Amino acid sequence: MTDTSSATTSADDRPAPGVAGSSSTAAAAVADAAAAASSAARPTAAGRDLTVAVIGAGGRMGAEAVRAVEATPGLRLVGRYGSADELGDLGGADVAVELTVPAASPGNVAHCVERGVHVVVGTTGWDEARLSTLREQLAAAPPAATGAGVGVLIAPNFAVGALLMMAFAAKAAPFFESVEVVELHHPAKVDAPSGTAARTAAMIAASRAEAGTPVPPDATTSDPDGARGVSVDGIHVHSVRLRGLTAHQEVLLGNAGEQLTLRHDSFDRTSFMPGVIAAVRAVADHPGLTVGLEHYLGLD
Ligand SMILES: NC(=O)c1ccc[n+]([C@@H]2O[C@H](COP(=O)([O-])OP(=O)(O)OC[C@H]3O[C@@H](n4cnc5c(N)ncnc54)[C@H](O)[C@@H]3O)[C@@H](O)[C@H]2O)c1
Ligand SMILES: O=C(O)C1=N[C@H](C(=O)O)CCC1
Repeated sequence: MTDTSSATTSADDRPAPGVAGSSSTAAAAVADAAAAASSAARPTAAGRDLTVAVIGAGGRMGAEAVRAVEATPGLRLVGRYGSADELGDLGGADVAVELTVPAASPGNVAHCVERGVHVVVGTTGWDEARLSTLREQLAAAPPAATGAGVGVLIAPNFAVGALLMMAFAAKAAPFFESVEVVELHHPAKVDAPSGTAARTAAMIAASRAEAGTPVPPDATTSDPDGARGVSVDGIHVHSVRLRGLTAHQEVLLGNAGEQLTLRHDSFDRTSFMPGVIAAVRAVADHPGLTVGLEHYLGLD
């Protein structure tokens, strides 16, 4: 199966040639964390390879995920699907990796869940209404081939540094009067704000609410064109689209006389692959819906 769609590529946006190898430090650390949190860091209970399908295989992330799965011992790629392809039985996959567009993702995930296929979702756009529908679909789903419930992971960001940056931001947020999020991405990105920024803002807002921290000070009374960005749960998020960038985020935290800046940079899509592989290995051990890879890695 091939992806016949026209994913925009440029020198900046094209997936890098490298493959996420299990030999890199990040890959090893994420794999170790996943192994500690999961009994599925081996192929399958039956001892055979875990079979994987990639949906959105012709896209920037999908192509990188195909390379990573093919390079990983214990995983076997059994299907690659693009926008023109019928998903069918997903080639008999145990796990599907879904990396498409926000408009297509819920339908693809529902298709997998209805067939008892576990899903690792990197696509953005999963707001509360979509998550709620997915929970209902999971409750009505048949068991997976292993007999346990189907697992779905919605992962706004697979990069271990991004997960840590988000956790640090949530931890720091109640200690500062002001906090704003700036996300910066390649210009071919179709959605704004980024899924990572939306989740970071939600985590920050939840952490401040729990601590009873007041809303950040802001004297703005006139902003007809949205210069202050969008408010996600009361936290301002600003989106930059710039040729040359991949995926970057800053969380700015301010008090009188001091500032803490937390910044994460994904310079290359290989940064996401250790997380994708860890998620593929662990998803069957986490029936139901999980939002955030940090819950598989013991970072929560
Ligand atoms: N979670 C993460 O760490 C992470 C990292 C990078 C990107 N993303 C997200 O992943 C998604 C994909 O990003 P990208 O840069 O690869 O985009 P892209 O545009 O390069 O690729 C998307 C691919 O999906 C295909 N597609 C569209 N509709 C489809 C359908 N119905 N069925 C199958 N395939 C379909 C397109 O043809 C395209 O090839 C975006 O939502 C992006 O924000 C997440
Ligand atoms: O390149 C993208 O598109 C990315 N999407 C995710 C998001 O929206 O947060 C993760 C970072 C890269």
